[in-house]
Amino acid sequence: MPVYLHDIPLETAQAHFNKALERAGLGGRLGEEEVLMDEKSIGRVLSQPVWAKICSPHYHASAMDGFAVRAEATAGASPATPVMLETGSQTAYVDTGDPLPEWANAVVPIEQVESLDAEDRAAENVRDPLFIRLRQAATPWAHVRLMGEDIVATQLVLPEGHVLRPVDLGAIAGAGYSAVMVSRKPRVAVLPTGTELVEIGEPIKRGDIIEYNSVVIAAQVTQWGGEATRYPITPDRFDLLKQRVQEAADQFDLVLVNAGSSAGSEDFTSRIVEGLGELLVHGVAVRPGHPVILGLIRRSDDSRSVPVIGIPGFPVSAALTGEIFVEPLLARWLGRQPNQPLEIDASLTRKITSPAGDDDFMRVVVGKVGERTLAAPLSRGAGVITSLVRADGIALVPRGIQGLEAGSPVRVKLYRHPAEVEKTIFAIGSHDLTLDLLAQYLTRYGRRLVSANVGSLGGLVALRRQEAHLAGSHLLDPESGEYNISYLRQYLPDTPVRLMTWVEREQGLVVKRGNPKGIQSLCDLSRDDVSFVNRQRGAGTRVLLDYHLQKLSIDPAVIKGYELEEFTHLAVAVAVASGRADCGMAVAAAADALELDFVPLYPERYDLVIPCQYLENDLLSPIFDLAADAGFRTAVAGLRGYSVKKMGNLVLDCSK
Ligand SMILES: Nc1nc2c(c(=O)[nH]1)N[C@H]1C(S)=C(S)[C@@H](COP(=O)(O)OP(=O)(O)OC[C@H]3O[C@@H](n4cnc5c(N)ncnc54)[C@H](O)[C@@H]3O)O[C@H]1N2
Ligand code: MOO
Repeated sequence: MPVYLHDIPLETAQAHFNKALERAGLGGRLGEEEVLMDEKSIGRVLSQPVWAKICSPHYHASAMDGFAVRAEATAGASPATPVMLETGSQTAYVDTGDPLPEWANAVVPIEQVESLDAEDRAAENVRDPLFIRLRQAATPWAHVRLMGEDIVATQLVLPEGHVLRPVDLGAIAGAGYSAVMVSRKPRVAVLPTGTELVEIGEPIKRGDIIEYNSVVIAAQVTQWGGEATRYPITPDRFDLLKQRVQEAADQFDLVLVNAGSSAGSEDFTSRIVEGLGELLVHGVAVRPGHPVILGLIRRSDDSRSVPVIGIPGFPVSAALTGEIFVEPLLARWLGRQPNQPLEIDASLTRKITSPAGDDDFMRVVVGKVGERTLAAPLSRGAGVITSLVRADGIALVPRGIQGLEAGSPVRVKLYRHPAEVEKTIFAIGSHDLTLDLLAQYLTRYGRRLVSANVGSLGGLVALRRQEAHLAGSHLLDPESGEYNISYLRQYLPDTPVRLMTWVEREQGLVVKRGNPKGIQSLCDLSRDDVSFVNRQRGAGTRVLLDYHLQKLSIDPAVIKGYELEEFTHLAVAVAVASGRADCGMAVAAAADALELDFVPLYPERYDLVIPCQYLENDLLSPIFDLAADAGFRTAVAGLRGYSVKKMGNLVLDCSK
């Protein structure tokens, strides 16, 4: 019984699919082929065990340049009682790797040999004196690589199902093979569909979508050991898509149809699968990726069935569907174990909600702050492919859980090596564009900067909760006109910190191109015809705005849009660009990013706050190096509205 967009649990869907594959005779390896033992066989999966045909070495071999001897003949040799051996009858010169003469059972390295007549025979072959003198006895089989030292004929070199790595190729060749049997690569067709799609590199207009899912999916298939073929974009035409799906099924082992999986008017995939064969599943209780389609269709010649997977359109959904359904299927067909990412326990940095009915695949960045491993949730949007690019791993929030509190334990399947997690610097607080530049420069030091924007106050709170190594902050104290210090006393009274000036930057009003409303100062915000977009409470920019409004005696209540809050400089600029507001306060670079105009108003200081406990190791030291680095400073100073004159000044250093 097919199930129509009625989400069933993941395990049920997988079991249903696997059973159908077994029934169709597609539950195991698809076939095998012979590959030569060269570098092109890397990553292939052995379809048969490799038993050694020969020993390696296949003869007793000298492990040193020197003289082959019989150990017995050297007995008693000492500095005071040297032993003399005659070349030819009692000793023979050998190079490393040479076979040992039949009669020999040890090698004396050349360094330990005195050649008696070397001087006389200097013009001839010095390596081959008539006599040698030894002042040390040789032990039997010293400096000899015995036959079979590495591999003994008949031993198991590698088991079936093993994925070939560079060193394996050497061992297999050494065991006497010039070719081995490996699983045939599953042939996978990837069909991108959608009238709105345009090929990569084509010009785009509003409504067009750059078609890149097929590239991601084909690359996944390649990485997992399959052979991918990308079809051209199929527009939303039922008959054409149906014809192509059938055509693909006739030639390939697996057909992946991307998008058209949900319930929209042009979402044909499930009907096509139903028409050409058997629709097994439509809808799995996972987020993102729930409208997955699993089916089996017949080849035109009725020779066999071919699985079809309808992969949801949103890029994150598409990539995760690949990991959840395509990777294990390819593993089965290749006869290897499915990928088993390393898992670690971490503590969630903030509260999240989760759809109770679904297994929720939450993308997280992972870092170690102090003794704790933290997982910070990234964007949940199924269209945000950069969330997967930035993700260090996936924390699964299982069905039945509606949310998790900050501090909850989560288990993270890692995309990265744990050593990289140790080199991750967590920055939480006010965002500044130079943090991206810093992240770029820090890669040279083997560090990774992960930053989250929660505003200056939010950053101080995160430091208090020991959830970040540093926070960017630009909180102006209206009373003293000083930055950050009074806030540190209030929010981190017991934490010694280093307060280092990072940049000075210009804050001002982002306005539309050409400044059509002639906005010049904060006074214009009280105009009837001017609308504003604000920053959230706790943001340094908000504090700065309120400070100056008060100085100018402007009542926030008269500002249209004062209550409209955004969380970043760029979000403010987006609001202006999209016409939701005429202006908003931000840094100049945010205006530049969206080709808007900028009215500079106030310079301000932006500092980094670093609790001193994180200065105990060298994780953060590259930041201080960069603050003094001419190249980095020039790059920052090149951004509009930025000054590095005070960069690196220590306002506070580990005093309360
Ligand atoms: N009424 C309902 N609407 C939607 C549902 C639902 O259950 N009921 N599910 C939503 C979810 S969740 C997903 S996921 C999407 C899946 O829809 P489709 O598989 O039909 O995909 P499209 O609508 O064609 O595309 C969605 C979106 O994905 C991007 N996209 C698509 N193809 C590509 C490509 N080849 N390369 C890059 N990006 C692609 C694009 O942004 C599309 O707008 O349905 C929801 N709606
Ligand atoms: O299933 Mo959709 O993929 O949640 O975004």
